[in-house]
This record gives sequence, structure tokens and C-alpha cells, in this order.
Amino acid sequence: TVRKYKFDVQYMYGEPDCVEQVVIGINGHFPGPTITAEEGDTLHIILTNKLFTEGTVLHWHGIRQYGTPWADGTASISQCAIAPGESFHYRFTVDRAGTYFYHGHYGLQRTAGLYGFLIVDLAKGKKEAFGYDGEFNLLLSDWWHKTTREQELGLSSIPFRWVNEPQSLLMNGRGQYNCSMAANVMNTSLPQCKFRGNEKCAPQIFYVHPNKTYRIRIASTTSLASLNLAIGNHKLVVVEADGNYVKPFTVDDMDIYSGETYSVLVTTNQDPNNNYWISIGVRGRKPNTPQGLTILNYKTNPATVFPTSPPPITPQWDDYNHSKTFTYKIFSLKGTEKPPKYYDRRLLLLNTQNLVRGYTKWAINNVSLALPSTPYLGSIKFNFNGSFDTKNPPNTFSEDYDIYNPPLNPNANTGSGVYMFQLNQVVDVILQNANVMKGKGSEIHPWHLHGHDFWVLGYGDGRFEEGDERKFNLKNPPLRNNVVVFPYGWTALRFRADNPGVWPFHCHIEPHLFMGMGVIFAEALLNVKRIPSEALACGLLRNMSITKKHN
Ligand SMILES: O=C1O[C@H]([C@@H](O)CO)C(O)=C1O
Repeated sequence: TVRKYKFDVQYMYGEPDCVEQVVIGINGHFPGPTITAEEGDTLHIILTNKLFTEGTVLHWHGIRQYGTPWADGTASISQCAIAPGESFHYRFTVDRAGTYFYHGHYGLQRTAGLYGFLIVDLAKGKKEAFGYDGEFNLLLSDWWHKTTREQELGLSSIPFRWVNEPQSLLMNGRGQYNCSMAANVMNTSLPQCKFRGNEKCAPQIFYVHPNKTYRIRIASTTSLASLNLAIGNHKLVVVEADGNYVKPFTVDDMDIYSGETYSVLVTTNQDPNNNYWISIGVRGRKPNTPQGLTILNYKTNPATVFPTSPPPITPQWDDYNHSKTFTYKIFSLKGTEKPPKYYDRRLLLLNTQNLVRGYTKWAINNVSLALPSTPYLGSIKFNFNGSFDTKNPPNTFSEDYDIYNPPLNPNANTGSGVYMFQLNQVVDVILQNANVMKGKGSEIHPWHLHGHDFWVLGYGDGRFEEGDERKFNLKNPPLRNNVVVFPYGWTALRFRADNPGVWPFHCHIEPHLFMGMGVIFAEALLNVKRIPSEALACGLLRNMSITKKHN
């Protein structure tokens, strides 16, 4: 089936956390409409840019875009940003059931609210690996009162101005600024939030019946925050991650990094005369944002009855052992494709915070990604040398780099070089985390790969050493498109370069990507056929649409 959507991307007034602000919405909605499709469907989304004076694109996060690399929705990579007033047709197949989302992939437009759910159901007649009685969707995000224009400027200024912590955490686009729904049952200096319930910013209540099992589909599109999710008194059974089944495991709470999706099963086996808190709190950075809260309402009660006990306590922000305990429990479900036994090519990617001509940046092996104005997909395919660095970026970093201390020389360069892979090459990437530029400290970075799933082969503390490879999990590593690298740690992943196209691999913290924290992979461009000329009609390729010679 072809499912057609018209998406008008526009600025609108909104009040995500009850404070009126300018948000980016779609067809008058924030968050954008939920797309639901069935495995094997073709989605046809006609995006019209109604932002007045800036370009836009939409990325379909977790959809691999086999055969349609021009529809990945990455500005300067897979396509030209869509000019104001213009429309772009995204046509692609959703080949695998799962929980996905879409979001802006240009500047900080995701931070400004450009996102929504994309749910792909199994084809009719197919059964899930687990049973449930009902399902609901939980889209997690963080929210700033400083406009994204100002955030972009601050990140691009000398002196550098960091975006700082968000004002609010949002669930399905709704949050509580400077107040707590649980003020009367917990120790907090925040005032009690007052909702009549019909406000646009009022928390969305989740209605359940006792003794049923619900599937909660979760996606985190946060700009910055790593989150911990818990439901008072209830266990969470994790069954899906990034569109792949995982070996089910049960937890009291879970960490969710930006870019990740999960399905969890919740059984409503608690006292039906109570309601329960659903809570999210900040992890991995010293929080300055109140817990986000809403209510799980057993329909045996009025929804207006607040839980009588305090909400779950978010683990201490720097309790990384708690995070690791959760992450290390994720394995693939039996029957999931296994990784190839050997790799053809290995990249060791060190992330560092640097200065580039005085500007604060993130760099990978000392190169901070600066996107060219002509999209890579066209410039590589048609050999438009001169629109990006043709010199190969470094495969590794210095043997004697001390990951525990700030760099002796904090200077790095910007670059737009590309890692080129042959079709079906098996690529290993070892992400190596290190100290930030100033003081002592290392931050969490959630990495996201476009166009592929990868197997997460292992994690470790400290510096990756040759022997660590022997500990790789080749038996049941989870298949994902996101993975976290813990402070001062490393993460190893493997994928097959089986998707002709150009694919970014980057930190999903949006300001970090903006500061250059990513790399570009290109695969078998000779096999890319029939790029719609509207995808590439800008920069050095602007005449493409006239000649159309390439098809
Ligand atoms: O990229 C970042 O910059 C700040 C800080 O390191 C410099 O102000 C921060 O916390 C980041 O994650």
C-alpha cells in the first residue's frame, strides 16, 4: 500500500510547558502527526516548507532507506535543504515493523519541535513475538525557552555560549515548567502545578484497565538530555529496541538516550484503587530540570486522583553503573541475524572537545565535521570534486593520546572528508570517549547511524586495547541504530556496508552535531540510481535539474 501524507512544516505558537513560545509544527500540530504504516508499505510524504525564510528537511530515523538514499532527509548530505515555499516528495519503503520517529535534520530544528512518531505494524496475519492487550505511544523530548536561533548563535560565537540544561522535559509534547505535579507528596521547593486538564500543556494521562498488559512504544528525540523512565510500582519488560526485538528482560526503570526507541510491556497488576506516576528525569549531566510527570490511570479510579506516594526517584545523574547495568542487559532475541565473524575494515574514532580558530567544537580524530553546501550524495556520485575534502579522514588516533586528561593541544581543524566503503564491506567502529577540553570530566554521547542497523559487540571502560576484541559478543549482540559511549569508555559496533548511499554517523545530541560531532560514510555510489533531481538542485549541482543526464 502507498500511504500519502501532506506535511506543511511551519512555525506556530505553542505552549509545550505552559509558557507560550514559537515552535515548529506540522499541519498545525506539535508534535507532528503520528504516521502509522504496515511493513512493506510505501510512504509518500509531500513536505511543504512554510517556514518563511529558512530551509528544512525531515529524517526518518531508523528507516534504512534501501534503494532510496536521497529520501533520508539530511540537509547537505542526502539532499538540498528544501527552500521556503517549495515542496519535496519523500517516497520510501518501510520494510520492517517497529517503533520509529521522524525529525528535522538541519541546524537545531529538532530542538525547536520538528518531530513525530512513525509506527510500522507487522503485515496482516503476522504475529508479534510477545502478546499485549493495548498499546500507547510515549514521545520524550526536552524543551528550552531560549530560541533555537539564539542557541545556534551562542554555539557559533566567541566566547562560546552553551545551551545549558533544558527548562522542561516533555512527554508527547507536554511538560511542566517550574512546578511539580507531585509537590504535595514529595520534598521539593517547586510549587504544585495546577491543571484544569483541558490546557494544551496539561499532561496526557494514560488510561489502563487492571490486569492487562500494555505495550508502550517509547522514542526519545531529546536535544540534549539522557533520561530515566519509571512507572511507580510497575515493572517494565523491554522487548524491542530501535525496531529490533530484544531478549525480553525486566527492570524497574530504564535509561533512554536521544535517538533511541524501545517497546516495553507493562502489566497493570497493582492496586486498582490507585493511580501511578509515570516519570522521566535527567541522567548523565548535572540536572537542572524538574522531573517530567504524568499519570497512569487505572480506569477503576477517576483520573483526577493523584497518586498518594511520591514519584519514582531518578537515579543520581552520575551513577553510571546504574546505566551500564541496564545497557549491558540488552541482547538480541533468538533468531536475529548474527554478525559476520570478521571485519574488513576498522575505524577507531576518538571524540574530543576542541578549539578551531577559537571556536568551541567537537572533533573526531581531530576533525570537526563541517557540512558542505552541496549535498554529498550528488557530489560523490557525479565526481564534483571541490565541493568537499577529497582527502580521506583519519582511521585512527594517536597511540599516546591520554583519554583521562584534557588535550595538551586543544586545537583541531574542521573538515568535510568522507569514509568510503565498498559494497558489503564489513566495518567495525570503535568509539573512544575521552576527557573534555576543560577540567576533569567526560560526557555521555549517544551515537546514531543512518541507513543501517549495527551489531553492538561490546563496551569497556578506559581505553580500547587490542585484546579487548576477544571479548566481543558475536553470539547475540543487539541490532540497533543507536548506541551510547559511556564517559571514559569505548563502544564497539559492526555493520555491513550494504546500502549504497551517503550516511552520517553522529552524536545524536543536537548541539554536539551542530558543533561537528559526526562523520560521513559513503557506500558504493555507482549502485545509486535515479536520484530525483529536486534532491540535488543546489550548490555546484544546481544545474542538474536542467540536464537530467544522470538518470
Ligand atoms: O558541548 C558542550 O559544551 C559544554 C561545556 O563542555 C562547555 O561549556 C557542555 O556541557 C557540552 O556538552
